[in-house]
Amino acid sequence: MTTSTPVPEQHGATVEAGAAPVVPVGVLGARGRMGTEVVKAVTAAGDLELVAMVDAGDWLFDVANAGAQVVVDFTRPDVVMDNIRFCIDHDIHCVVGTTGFDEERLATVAGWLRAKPDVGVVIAPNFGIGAVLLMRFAQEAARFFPSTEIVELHHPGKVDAPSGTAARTARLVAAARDAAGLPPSPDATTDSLPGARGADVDGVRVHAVRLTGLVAHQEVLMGAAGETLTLRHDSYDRASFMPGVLLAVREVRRRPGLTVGVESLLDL
Ligand SMILES: NC(=O)c1ccc[n+]([C@@H]2O[C@H](COP(=O)([O-])OP(=O)(O)OC[C@H]3O[C@@H](n4cnc5c(N)ncnc54)[C@H](O)[C@@H]3O)[C@@H](O)[C@H]2O)c1
Ligand SMILES: O=C(O)C1=N[C@H](C(=O)O)CCC1
Repeated sequence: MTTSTPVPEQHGATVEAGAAPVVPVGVLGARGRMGTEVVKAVTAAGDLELVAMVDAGDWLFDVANAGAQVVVDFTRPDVVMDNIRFCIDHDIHCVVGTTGFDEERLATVAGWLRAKPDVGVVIAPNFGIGAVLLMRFAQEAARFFPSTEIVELHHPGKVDAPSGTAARTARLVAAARDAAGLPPSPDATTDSLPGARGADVDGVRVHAVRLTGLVAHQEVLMGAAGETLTLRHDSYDRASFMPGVLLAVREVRRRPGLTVGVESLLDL
């Protein structure tokens, strides 16, 4: 274990005869809200071994020196690109939950990976299975409704708005609306305070709420004449993201190149 913070010793993990070797895993952002949960989940998984915990001010080389084969990144949008670059350069697979990825950033990561054809990177704005299903349901339903707006609601410690999940949901909905030939959602607003109508993500309005007591929540509201459809997902606990994170950690070595979202890992 290479870390600045003591954690339960993992090197003693034993492998039964014939069992697959344990996968050495490093966690970036290890002292954060998500990183703490990932450290717990990796530590509890018999087929994974936590070998490095790195947070702000620690030495990134620790993950390479510790022999991590897979790194999980839950840091910040302003540092995540440097972390991914480092991992790819050192032939370490990455599972990235940090948000802030637009098409340009994704293309940059895909470009780095072309030089390392054996390395896999999974980037997902949301590892919650319910949140991923909500995105899919919204995509399916979008073409039937003239109007769609999104409300995302999060804890007040969140630094980015709108959430990565809401931005991706909006882009998926917008693509589905375009494919169906729908015009823009009707909206007569000509007079408003700045921000009152939310952010415009590919023509879909996204409203961000920050409220003490919340964790991560999203509503997609769709309207047609005389009816509305509301899709809502709630993460009440960060444990909700762990099955998706562990699935990605186990799968990423078998999926070279860039995978965006966990949909394909879930056969969706
Ligand atoms: N994909 C998902 O399912 C999912 C779920 C929850 C949160 N998130 C995203 O994960 C990110 C982290 O969220 P959080 O709530 O854990 O934030 P947080 O602020 O609690 O944790 C971030 C941690 O990263 C550390 N950090 C900063 N710079 C670093 C660096 N250069 N190297 C290593 N560590 C560094 C910080 O010190 C902090 O401990 C955000 O972008 C958030 O939106 C994604
Ligand atoms: O707590 C956060 O921060 C979250 N970030 C992701 C996002 O921006 O979509 C996922 C949900 C929680």
